[in-house]
Amino acid sequence: MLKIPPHQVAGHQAGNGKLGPLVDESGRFYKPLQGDERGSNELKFYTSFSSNSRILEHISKFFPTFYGTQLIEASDGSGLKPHLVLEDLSVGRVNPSIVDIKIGSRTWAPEASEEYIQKCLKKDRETSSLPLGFRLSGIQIYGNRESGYWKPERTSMQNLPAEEVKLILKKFVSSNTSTDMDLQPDCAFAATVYGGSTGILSQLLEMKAWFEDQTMYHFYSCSILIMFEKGLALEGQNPGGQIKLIDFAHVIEGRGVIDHNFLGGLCSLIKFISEILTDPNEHKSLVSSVNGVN
Ligand SMILES: O=P(O)(O)O[C@@H]1[C@@H](OP(=O)(O)O)[C@H](OP(=O)(O)O)[C@H](O)[C@H](OP(=O)(O)O)[C@H]1OP(=O)(O)O
Ligand SMILES: Nc1ncnc2c1ncn2[C@@H]1O[C@H](COP(=O)(O)OP(=O)(O)O)[C@@H](O)[C@H]1O
Repeated sequence: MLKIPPHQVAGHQAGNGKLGPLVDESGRFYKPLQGDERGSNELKFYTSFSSNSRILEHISKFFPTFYGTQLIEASDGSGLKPHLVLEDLSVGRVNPSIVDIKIGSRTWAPEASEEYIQKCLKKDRETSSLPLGFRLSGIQIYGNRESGYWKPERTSMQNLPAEEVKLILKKFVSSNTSTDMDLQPDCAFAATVYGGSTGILSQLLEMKAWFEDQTMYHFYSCSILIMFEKGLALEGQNPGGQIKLIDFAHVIEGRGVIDHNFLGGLCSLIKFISEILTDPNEHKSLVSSVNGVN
């Protein structure tokens, strides 16, 4: 039985007669192949990447497992359509907090059409992509059983200045419920989610080490998904913080050149997460010192 993914935070979404991804109970995520070159390009990437003997396990773990393509009933009622069959990254998670971060100050590949480049350029300029090297594409933060999720309107997250982006990344790891998200974030879970030898920062650094070296692919318009279970963090258990790379519709061959665009955005994101870990109460201490408390 196929259904609409319960934890999708960005991208094209199924429902209301629209074409979007579906999931099944066995842990597979079916992403419709977009009819134009985006679909064929993403399929080309997954086919190349999954058979690339130079990709070792410590890197392939950052990508959804690829199970080929399959004809399934499309969510928009248009009949049987080819879909990429991928690992469902939210499988096994009960109430995941998830953020989709589109990496790179430039989201278009050089071979894109002039019209597409202009559309992306406009978005990159109007959002935090250009100044920060990434934009928050979509987010859901679990509050608790009573309040459910905080899922702000996507466009409101995309053009935030640096300080606001940091605030959202703090809220992401705070104990606030979804109804008190406008309160100062307490960063209660920053150390357990972002920190530690297996936490988000350390995973991002492992990914960065690969990007400093790999010249096989250029990942335009790709996203890093960051996920964890706040419910577990609230119970003092390991919240299972994980990063994954998704959306390869605009990946091109690297031809021996470092992917500076992705690397730059990744370094910028790493700086944000590091600063939150080093000084989670930065804002509070600033306010207290202005008020003469410190
Ligand atoms: O349709 P829109 O305006 O929401 O734009 C889509 C983007 O949404 P966002 O900028 O986050 O609002 C969307 O971004 P996300 O994947 O949601 O981050 C894609 O950039 C998508 O383009 P493509 O399918 O990758 O070529 C974009 O779709 P297309 O317009 O290129 O079909
Ligand atoms: N393999 C996956 N497993 C679970 N959720 C996924 C997976 N791939 C994507 N998603 C969810 O779907 C959203 C959109 O995915 P994406 O590949 O970017 O689609 P689009 O090409 O429509 O932008 C992501 O933000 C994420 O929430």
